[in-house]
Amino acid sequence: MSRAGILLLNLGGPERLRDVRPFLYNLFSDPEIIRLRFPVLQAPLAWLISVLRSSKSEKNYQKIGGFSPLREITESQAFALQQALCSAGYPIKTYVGMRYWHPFTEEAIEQIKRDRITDLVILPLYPQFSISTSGSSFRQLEKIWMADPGLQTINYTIIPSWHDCKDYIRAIADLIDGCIDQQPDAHQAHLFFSAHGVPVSYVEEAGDPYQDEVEKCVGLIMKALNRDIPYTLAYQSRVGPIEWLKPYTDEAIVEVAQQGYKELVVVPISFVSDHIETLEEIDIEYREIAINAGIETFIRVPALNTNPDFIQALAKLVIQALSERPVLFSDVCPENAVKLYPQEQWAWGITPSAEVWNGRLAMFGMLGVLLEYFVGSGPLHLLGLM
Ligand SMILES: C=CC1=C(C)c2cc3[nH]c(cc4nc(cc5[nH]c(cc1n2)c(C)c5CCC(=O)O)C(CCC(=O)O)=C4C)c(C)c3C=C
Ligand SMILES: [Fe+2]
Repeated sequence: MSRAGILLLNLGGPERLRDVRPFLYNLFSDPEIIRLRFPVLQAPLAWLISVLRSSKSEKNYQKIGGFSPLREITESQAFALQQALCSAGYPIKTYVGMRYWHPFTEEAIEQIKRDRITDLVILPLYPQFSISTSGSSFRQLEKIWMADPGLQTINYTIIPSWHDCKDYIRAIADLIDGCIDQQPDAHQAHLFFSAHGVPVSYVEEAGDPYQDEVEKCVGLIMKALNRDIPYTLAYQSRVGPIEWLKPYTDEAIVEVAQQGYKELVVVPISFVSDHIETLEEIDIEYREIAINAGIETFIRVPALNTNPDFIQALAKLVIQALSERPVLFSDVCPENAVKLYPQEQWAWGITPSAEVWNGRLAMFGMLGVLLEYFVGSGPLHLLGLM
């Protein structure tokens, strides 16, 4: 007898303040989040960043009640999707697998095995594909799949990205429409799309299609809205000193205010649920920046959460995926879709490979100097040079 299931993938978030540090450690341990040339440095660096960042993050989680609502919202979405599919004649069980906190993807997979699911649809709750989100979850799932003979009998299919799904676009356009109409003077309003950023190198060096998909998604929403309203797309939540996708949300808000707009309607475009990036970063931090810059009305479009039109859109995506040719890990995993690191093939001259080796030698040299300085012995002593 066949039994169908849906695995909803999301990021996960701390459920108590004391989860913040281990949650950050899990996040920064992911090689798709910090892309290092030396994997041995991943764990120490993740530990260091999680220790350094945790007090700032904890303060932000404290402002939204001391926890992330992502688990509760994702589980409600899963329940609503199961009900919508059941009403449409598809008795399919839903499962939630988070990348960095409970319920972890491994826990969901164990339950899927216990329930003897035979056909599985894998649906990331990120409309746009990024190496750092859906890509990371697919890669982790592929590893789990390859290591477990018990999973080989399950027929699975993946929905890699759905940024252009007609019903999703309609659901979000309707929410935006409602918010624009609430503005005191709808003709004065400026629509401000804020997407989670990624480092520029993801797009320019690794071929992440994220920026392209976000831009296409915004274009489709503007078409569906069919309103003559000016808009801006900017990127939020950057972390660390490297360059991220621009314009940055905080700077772009000030520019829009300087252009004379007084009413801002902010759309969180890469999230389908409320969490720290909507409830704290947009609702508190960006609102303050906007008001200080002269914006008089700041409205944030609600996240889709369990919006019935959105749940119907997901249900349609699942039904369609079940009837189409399966999409496999080999079709979507980052190794196959995007470039990871320069090819390990030696060639003379100023080549990527030579630059990698140059970097490696410099790193080992620096480690040697640090050892000599802090421990008093090291390679220079070994070579009898000190
Ligand atoms: C489209 C969605 C997301 C992308 C792309 C993304 C990339 C990305 N994120 C970080 C670092 C952090 N993200 C954090 C929280 C967080 N990120 C997303 C989504 C995307 N991230 C969500 C939904 C959440 C919220 C989880 C919750 O608790 O509710 C955090 C932790 C919060 C904080 O300390 O600010 C970090 C750190 C990087 C480095 C990255 C791309 C490389
Ligand atoms: Fe993030």
